[in-house]
This record gives sequence, C-alpha cells and structure tokens, in this order.
Amino acid sequence: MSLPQRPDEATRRLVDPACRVTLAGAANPVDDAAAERLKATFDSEELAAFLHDGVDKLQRREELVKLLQSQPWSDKTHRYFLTREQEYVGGLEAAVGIWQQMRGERLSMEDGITMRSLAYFPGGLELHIGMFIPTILGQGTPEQQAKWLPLCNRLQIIGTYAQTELGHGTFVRGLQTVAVYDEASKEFVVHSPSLESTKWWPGGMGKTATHVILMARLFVKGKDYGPHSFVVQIRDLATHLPLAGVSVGDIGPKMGFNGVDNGYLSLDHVRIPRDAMLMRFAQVTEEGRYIPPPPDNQKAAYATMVYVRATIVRDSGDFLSRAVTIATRYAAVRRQTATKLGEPELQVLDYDNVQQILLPLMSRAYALVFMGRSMMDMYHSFDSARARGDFSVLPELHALSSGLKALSTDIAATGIETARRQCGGHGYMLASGLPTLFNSYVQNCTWEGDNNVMYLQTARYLMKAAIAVQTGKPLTGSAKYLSDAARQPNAKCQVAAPEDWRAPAHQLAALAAVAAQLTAQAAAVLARAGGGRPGVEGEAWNSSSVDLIRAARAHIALYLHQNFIECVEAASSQRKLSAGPAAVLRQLVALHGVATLLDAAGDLQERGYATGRQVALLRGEQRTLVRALRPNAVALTDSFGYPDYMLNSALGRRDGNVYQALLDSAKSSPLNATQEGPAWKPVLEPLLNPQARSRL
Ligand SMILES: CCC/C=C/C(=O)SCCNC(=O)CCNC(=O)[C@H](O)C(C)(C)COP(=O)([O-])OP(=O)([O-])OC[C@H]1O[C@@H](n2cnc3c(N)ncnc32)[C@H](O)[C@@H]1OP(=O)([O-])[O-]
Ligand SMILES: Cc1cc2nc3c(=O)[nH]c(=O)nc-3n(C[C@H](O)[C@H](O)[C@H](O)COP(=O)(O)OP(=O)(O)OC[C@H]3O[C@@H](n4cnc5c(N)ncnc54)[C@H](O)[C@@H]3O)c2cc1C
Repeated sequence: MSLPQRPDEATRRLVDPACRVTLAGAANPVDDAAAERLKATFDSEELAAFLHDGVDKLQRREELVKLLQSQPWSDKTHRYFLTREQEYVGGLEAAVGIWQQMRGERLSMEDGITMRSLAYFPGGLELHIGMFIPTILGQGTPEQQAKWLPLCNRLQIIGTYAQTELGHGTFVRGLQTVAVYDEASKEFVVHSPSLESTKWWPGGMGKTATHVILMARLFVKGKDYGPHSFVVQIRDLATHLPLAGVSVGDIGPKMGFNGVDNGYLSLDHVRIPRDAMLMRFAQVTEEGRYIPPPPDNQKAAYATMVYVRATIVRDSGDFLSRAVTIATRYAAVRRQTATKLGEPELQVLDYDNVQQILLPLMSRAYALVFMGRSMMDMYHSFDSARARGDFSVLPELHALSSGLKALSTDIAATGIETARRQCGGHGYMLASGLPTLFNSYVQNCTWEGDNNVMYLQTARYLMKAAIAVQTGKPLTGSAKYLSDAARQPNAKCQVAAPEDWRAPAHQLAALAAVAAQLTAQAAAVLARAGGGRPGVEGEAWNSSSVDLIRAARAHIALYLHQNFIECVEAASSQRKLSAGPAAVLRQLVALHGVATLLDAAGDLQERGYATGRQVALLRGEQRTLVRALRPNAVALTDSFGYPDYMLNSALGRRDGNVYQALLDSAKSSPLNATQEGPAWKPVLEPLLNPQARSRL
C-alpha cells in the first residue's frame, strides 16, 4: 500500500484551522532528497569513480546487485525478522550461493568479494575465507598449500581459526592446548588438558567447520616451543558428525553477528599426521628435531593476525561510511520543528548541532577509507618482501597495524552509534539498518586483539623509539617525528587566525607535538615505575599502561591524519581528481585535522603547546568548515557509492522515500501475518473475549 506524502484534501478540510497550517507546511522527503543533490558543488559520481578505482568497477557493482536481487538466498526483505536458526542457515546459503554463482558464471575473485560485501550476510564461512585460507597461504609450505587450498576453494572442506580458549584470548603464550610430537608414530597428539583450554569463539566452528587451524603449544621431546599452527579435522566429511575424541558445538546467542556459529572445541588425545603442522617457518623433522623460524621472524605463527588486523583497518571506513550515509541522508529529509508557525519545518541536517556531529563523522569516514587502502598496500608490500625472506618491516608493520586496528575500530564503532542516535526514534528500528550495523561491527574492538592490548603493542614500539631518541640513535619510520620533537622540546603552536588551523603544516605540527609529549610522558612514567630502568614488560609496564595507551593513540591519530593528507594531495597532484572533488576532499581533510585536534584539546594546552585562545580558534574553525561542507553533505554520501540494496535501510535510501519504506518494512513483520496476532489464542482471548472468560 502506498500512502500520499502530504495530507489529502479531504483531511485538510476536516482538521481545525491551526492544525491545517502545520499540515500544509509538511514537505516531501523525496523532493528534499532531490533538492540536496542540486546543492552540491562537485561531481559526486567522479569522486565515487575515484574511490572505487574507476567507473567500470561501479558499473560492475550495479550488475552484481541485479544478479543478487534475482536470487532467493540474497533477498534482504526479511533480513531483520529472522530467528537465530534462520540467520545461521541464511548466512551459509548466501555464502554458498555466491560461491556457486562464481563457479557457474565464471566470475572473478574480485566479483565474489564485491558480492559478499553487497549481500553482507555474515555466516559460517567467514573464518574459512578470512583466516583459514590466509593462514595456510601464509604459513603452509608449497606442498601443504597444494594439498589444502584446492579442497578449500572447492568447499570440499570448511575451516576456521581456533586460537582463543575459555581461559585465554589476549595472552597467546598462555594457551593450554597442546600438540605433543610422538616420534614412534610420527604423529602429533593434540589435546585439551583443562576446562580453561577449551577452544572458545572461533567463527563457524560450532556447526559448520570440518577443519580448524589449531593454535597449540608444541612439545617435542618434552620441550615446550610455544604456540604453533596445525590443521586438524574435527568432523566426518560424510556425516558431519564430530570425529572420535572431538567435542564441538555452538557457544550460543551473542550481542550480534548471530548468523555466525562461533564454537567451542575440546580435544581428547586426537592424533594428527606430522604434516598437519604448518611448516613454512618452524618445522619438526620426522625424527623429532625442532627447527625454529628464522631469527627475525620468531612471531611467524602470529602472521595471520597481522593480516587480519590490516583487513580490519580496511573495513572500518567501509562500515563507518555506511552509517554516515544512512544518518546524513535521513537528516536531509527528516523535518522537525518549524521556527515559526506556518513556516516549513527545518531539515534536521540544518540544525547546527546535528551538522557539527555528522560532518566531522563524515570526515572520519573518508580518512578511514583512505587509511584502509594504504594499510592493505603496506601489508602487500610486506608479503612480497616476506616471500624473499625479508622480514625487516615486520616490527613497524605490527606496531602500525595493531594501533590502527585499535583506533580505526574505536572511531568506527563509536561513530556508528553516534550516527544512529542522530536519527532519533527511527534509528532504533532495525529497519534503519543502524542497530544491526553496530551490533555486527562492535566486536571488531575486541576480536583479533582487544583494543587496549593493541594500543599497548604500539606503545611497546614507541617506548623503544623513545629510548633510541634518548640515546641519540637516529629514527626511521612512523616514529621519526620523535627525533625532531626532541630537538625542539619547547616548540609552540604558531596559529594566529582561525583559518591557520586549516593548514596541514599547522595541524601536523600540533598532532606531532601532542604525540611526542605523550610519548615522553609515558616513557618518564615507565622509567620512574621501573626504578630508572627502561623496560617494556612487568609491573612497571602495567602501572604505566594508561599513559602508554594515550601515547599510542596520539601517535596513531597523527599517522591517520598524515595519511589522509598525503593520499588527497597525491590524488590531486597526479590529476586523478578534477578541481571540484579535490577541493571538497581538502575541506574534509581540514575538518578531520580540526576534529582530531579537538579530541586532544586538553593535551594541546596541558604542556603549553597551545593557548586557550588558540583552542578557541580551533573550535571556531570547525564550525566554519562544517558550514562550508553542509551543501555537499548528501553528495558526499553518494560518492561512497552504496546501492540501496547494500545498505538495506529504510532511512538511508537514495530517493529519500523514508516513511513509505518504514511502513513497507513494518508490514512484513511476522507479527502482522494475522490481524489478531499470535498471542490472541493462548493469552489474550481468555482474558478479553467475554465468552472465553466465562469458561475460565
Ligand atoms: C575475521 C576476524 C575474526 C576474529 C578472529 C580472532 O579474533 S582470532 C584470535 C585473535 N587473537 C588475538 O589477536 C590475540 C591478541 N594477543 C596477541 O596478539 C599477543 O598475545 C600479544 C601481542 C598481546 C602479546 O604476545 P606476546 O606475549 O607473545 O608478545 P610480547 O608482547 O611479549 O611481544 C614479543 C615480541 O613479539 C612481537 N609481536 C607480538 N605480536 C606480533 C605479531 N602479530 N607480529 C609480529 N610481531 C609481533 C612484539 O612486538 C615483541 O617484539 P619485541 O618488542 O620483543 O621486538
Ligand atoms: C565475535 C567474536 C569472534 C571471535 N572469533 C574468534 C575466532 O574466530 N578465533 C579465535 O581464536 N578467537 C576469536 N575471538 C576471540 C578474540 O580474539 C578474543 O576475545 C580477543 O582477542 C580478546 O581476548 P579475551 O577475550 O581473552 O579478552 P581478555 O584478555 O580477557 O580481556 C579482558 C580485559 O582485560 C584487558 N587486558 C587483557 N590483557 C591485558 C594486558 N596484557 N594489558 C592490559 N590489559 C589487558 C583487556 O583490555 C580487556 O579490557 C572472537 C571474539 C569475538 C567477540
């Protein structure tokens, strides 16, 4: 059923005159959405093509959307009304459906990845694709890859990554699952020796996976060599029943992501062949000799975590930009409160407070999108170097990917919820798309390394850099600015007018000053706690962790902003963008710098780098930049290039027809399947129906 957007004539004649004025003033959201696009000062399609690496890629996405919309397994109409079991089965059907389409239509891997993100239906294959295959690729020998990867690619086996246990997630060296080499049979015996050693959390392990990458402590001839990776079959391929000695199941409902069957697993002296240990780096020979990984790659078994953290950084911009798209488009068509009776009500996006929240969030989404691309480039160049046996960039990559994983997911998770709250009551509807987006995103702050713990890994690197600075050693890489800061410990902010704060040079100088101060402070606190001895472990480290995390956050915030500036300047100087989109991106960069600095307003002043007046100028500049960007708000969401099918949001639809979409969605609620509702017979009728009540 379709209702008119404005009150019809008959209604207007019925209502009293005062009310009539308000009703007549109501605007049409579809007109508002169209009018917004006319305000734009740049070509949003050009920017969209740039962000998606070409018009042809965008067109291809449209074709893939059509393909998905024609399939029952990727229909999203009922997505918000599913039971846990339906979600689990549906998530798998979608993943398998995409895989079959790829095979049947001979689609490329890139098409498959795009289809997965368009359909976005997390399920039992997430870890097969996201960690099982990458671990075999990264840590398996060529022979092991040849054995396992074809089976993985044909979905003849399904795997997951089983590292975390009931008792240990963060402290990987504390894992209790063991893999003991038996020289007589040339097998490993994998075993869970305690309740705490039960594997807990691996995605898809509950009811889907047939195999796991098991992270277990390797024992050879009684010696403990710490966590190593093994491929272990847990279910029979013909019956899907657990193999002997394997106890496995689903861990139960979670805050979100319920299509994924996260699982538990306990092993009772299960025997696996020697070649089940992934031996690209560390090896155990037939006769039971342990060959360690190369000295500069002692953490080879942790490499999958570095890869996945890089992909998490990449995805953060994607998720935040979806939320910003929904909230901004809705704020542009939602009207609330007329300043004068009889005047049209204001678009919510024209309220200063809403703009001041949504547009900085937009700038953060763009910054994360660019960061994600750079992070993956960094990972791929490490991967090529690793193939040549060169691990020299790993410490820097680990420090950056850990800190960026933490900061980007903090920004994205907080940002999605902020965006949802800007949508008022309708943002609380699943049909808005925002609650599901938040609930299925927020675990990114925890998995693959809790964010506090990840900041502390970056801090470990920073503290070593701080010690190097103190001893006069030259620094390279992302912490190089610490040497410059040490040479000018009393540098002061040079901003004199509000617009000075737009200059990348002023912004970077201020962010570097904050990061350098917080690093120096953390180093001093750590040294004091350690009785003057520098160290990156133990009680002194623990009692300094608040300062360490602040320092790491500031270091990564600087890195994120610097990357945004460099990417936009490179695109502009290489003429990948024309003047219009380049100018708007520069405004976003400026706003991102200002918003990031405002997050650190206290730190800017605490040690006298900036004055209160300079911070006031910064705040004023944020207002100016937000107002300058306001006409482009909706066009900037268009440049993210999300098809309506992908967003699956009544509020974020491109055409602005939000109220009709909400009503249509409500009508598909299973509670509306009958007029009287499912509680009528068992509960309500005995109470309400006089005849039934008389029978009580
Ligand atoms: C799709 C997603 C689904 C989710 C899946 C999951 O969650 S799966 C489960 C995901 N689970 C998690 O993410 C668990 C999170 N926990 C961990 O990653 C680790 O246990 C830890 C990093 C917290 C500490 O580890 P530790 O106590 O062994 O280490 P330490 O602090 O004593 O440092 C020793 C040295 O190692 C270095 N180094 C460390 N890591 C790496 C690395 N990846 N690479 C390279 N290097 C690394 C470190 O810099 C240091 O170097 P230095 O200074 O000596 O030259
Ligand atoms: C949805 C979801 C899916 C997951 N999927 C998988 C999977 O597929 N495979 C898998 O193996 N694992 C998986 N995990 C597990 C995940 O990797 C861990 O939960 C994560 O690494 C955090 O570890 P933890 O749960 O032990 O937290 P804990 O370490 O118990 O953390 C609790 C608190 O202690 C703090 N803390 C802990 N250690 C330190 C420290 N050294 N210094 C300072 N603070 C500290 C943390 O910051 C946190 O605040 C998943 C988790 C979730 C939520």
